Amino acid sequence: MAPPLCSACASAPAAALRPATRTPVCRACFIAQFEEEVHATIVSASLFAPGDRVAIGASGGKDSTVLAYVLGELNKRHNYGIELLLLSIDEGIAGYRDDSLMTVVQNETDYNMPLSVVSYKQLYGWSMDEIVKAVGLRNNCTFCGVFRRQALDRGAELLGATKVATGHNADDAAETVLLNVTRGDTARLARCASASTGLSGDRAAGDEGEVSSLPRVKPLMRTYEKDIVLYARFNRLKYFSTECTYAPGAARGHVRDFVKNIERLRGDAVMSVVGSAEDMHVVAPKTTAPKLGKCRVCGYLASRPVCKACDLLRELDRKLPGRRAESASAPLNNSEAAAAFDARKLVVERAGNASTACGGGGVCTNEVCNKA
Ligand SMILES: Nc1ncnc2c1ncn2[C@@H]1O[C@H](COP(=O)(O)OP(=O)(O)OP(=O)(O)O)[C@@H](O)[C@H]1O
Repeated sequence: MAPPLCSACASAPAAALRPATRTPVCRACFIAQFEEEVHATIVSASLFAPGDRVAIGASGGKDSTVLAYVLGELNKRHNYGIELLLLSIDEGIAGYRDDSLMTVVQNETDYNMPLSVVSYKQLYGWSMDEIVKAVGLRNNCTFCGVFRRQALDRGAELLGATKVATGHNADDAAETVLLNVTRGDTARLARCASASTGLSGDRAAGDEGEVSSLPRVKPLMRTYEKDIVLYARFNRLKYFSTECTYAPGAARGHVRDFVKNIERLRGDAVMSVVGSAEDMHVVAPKTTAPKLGKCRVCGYLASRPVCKACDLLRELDRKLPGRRAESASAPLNNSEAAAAFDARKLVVERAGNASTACGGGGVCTNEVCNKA
């Protein structure tokens, strides 16, 4: 049977169904719709201003890869007048982050955006592999979330960025909303689905940290994950599609399964959860922005006498006391970090032959990827 015609142009055969509405669309119309939807989010939430220097948090995964690509396209088309940079955090997870960073190195060339990499090891003296050895798998995601948030900030500051953009999407937001419900954290409900968060400790989808020194923007916050996968596939974008080695067992994984199951019954479930969180503005308790100062251990921005990252580092020190002598026990200050910031070279050397997770050539066993 011939495929149905595209519901937008009514001339080309449909290449896919829009996941939320099940309307058939051809490749060209899907790409055009997707890009205009992201543009609409950017405009309606005033995410960028001319002259912004935007550090894109680039993990090599599908969301941040699509984010970098689509921002490059929209910046040209709509004259945003912004400068786009790729910033990757190497958490030090062998066989996962080192592989995904190779994809980012490839993106640097493909999208013509300069890449910088900063690692947990440089900033904190610990890689995630070492942290997991010390604390086990139970709450390692807390360490990773707190360190990543601060590392993105510090990396972006060193680059002279005015904003940090991340690839959080609507599915991520729905998961975070539900996670906050399970924690009884009503105060965060209203703002965890927001496309931009300020400096004051707003915790956005996926972030476990406390304060940011730069505004965070999330241009894909109104975009379904399935659309992102489709967009990547139609544009043949290279990305890395393997779950973090240490993610299985994390609470987010259970919530993700729940959201996926509900979505099968109700195509609009994700956006309904996100919309409900936005409506919480009315009932959520009003919180005042925390007073920002300097952490008395590392000197970096903090809303408490000791920042969350240093708190966690102390916990690590307690578990492995002898290690304090061998490694930095507190985050480097920013000038030390700047000196260590040239880690990019290391990654580039490792990336001799950039590849994606599945290697292509067959049927990818991961979620739909560009090599399938
Ligand atoms: N190691 C990292 N370096 C830079 N940015 C990161 C990193 N990990 C996550 N981010 C940013 O945070 C966003 C959400 O994080 P999440 O853990 O969902 O990423 P991911 O699943 O590894 O990859 P992606 O979201 O790009 O598909 C990413 O889209 C990216 O912008």
